[in-house]
Amino acid sequence: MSDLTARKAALRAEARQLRQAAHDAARESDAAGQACRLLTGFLSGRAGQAIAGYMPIGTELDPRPAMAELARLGPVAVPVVEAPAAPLRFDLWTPETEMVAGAFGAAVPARSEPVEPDVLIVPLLAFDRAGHRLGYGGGFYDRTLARLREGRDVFAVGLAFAGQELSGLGLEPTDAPLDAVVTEREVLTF
Ligand SMILES: Nc1nc2c(c(=O)[nH]1)N(C=O)[C@@H](CNc1ccc(C(=O)N[C@@H](CCC(=O)O)C(=O)O)cc1)CN2
Ligand SMILES: Nc1ncnc2c1ncn2[C@@H]1O[C@H](COP(=O)(O)OP(=O)(O)OP(=O)(O)O)[C@@H](O)[C@H]1O
Repeated sequence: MSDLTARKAALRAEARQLRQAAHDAARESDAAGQACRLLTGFLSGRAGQAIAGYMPIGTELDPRPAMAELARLGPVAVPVVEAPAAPLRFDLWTPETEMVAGAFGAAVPARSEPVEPDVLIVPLLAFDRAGHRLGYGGGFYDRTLARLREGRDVFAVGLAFAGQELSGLGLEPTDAPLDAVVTEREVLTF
C-alpha cells in the first residue's frame, strides 16, 4: 500500500467516525434541516438550472428537503452508477418519483430520464476549508466533475455536517475541487 493510499484510508476511517457522531447529534438539533434551509437559499438564485442531489446512504446528511424545494423551481436529478471507474449518470427526480435499490446502496429512479446537471450537490465523508473533499474512494464524483467541466462551468457544492471538517484533504491532482460547502452552520465559498 502506498503512503498516499494508507493516508487516505486512515482519513476515511476518521471521517466515518466524525460523520457518525455528527449524524447522531443532529437527531436532537435539526442540523440536517438547517443545512437544507441554507442550501435551498444558496441555490435558489440558480432557479431553472438543472441540479443534481443525492439519495442519502448511511449517515450522510439527508438533502431531500432541499431537493424537494428546488424541484419546484427547476429540474432535480440523482446519481446513478453506470460502471466502476466511469462518470456518474444523473436521472430526473421529484418527490413522487418511484425509486428502486441501486447497485451501491443508494436508491435510483425506477425509470431513467437522463439530465445534464449544471449544479451538483455532492455527498462526502469529510471536507476542508480549501474546498477539498474526501469520498468513499470510488473516484465517481472526481471523474464526473472532470468530465462535466470539460464542456462548461459546473458548480459543485458539498453538503455536510459541520463536524465533518478535517484539514489537509487536497492530496491528489485528480481530486475535483468544490466551489462551496454548506453545513448547518455556514456557507463556505472557494
Ligand atoms: N448518497 C450517495 N449516492 C452516491 C454516492 C455517494 O457517495 N453517496 N456515490 C459516490 O461515489 C456514488 C455511489 N458510489 C458509492 C461508492 C462507495 C460506497 C461505499 O463504500 N459505501 C459504504 C457504506 C457507506 C455507509 O453506510 O456509510 C460501503 O459499502 O462500505 C457507496 C457509494 C453515486 N451515488
Ligand atoms: N478524473 C479522473 N480520471 C481518472 N482517475 C481518477 C479521476 N479522478 C479520480 N480518479 C481515481 O479514482 C480513485 C479514487 O479517487 P478518490 O480517492 O479521490 O475518491 P473519492 O473522491 O474519495 O470518492 P468519490 O468521488 O467516489 O466519492 C483514485 O485512484 C483516483 O486516482
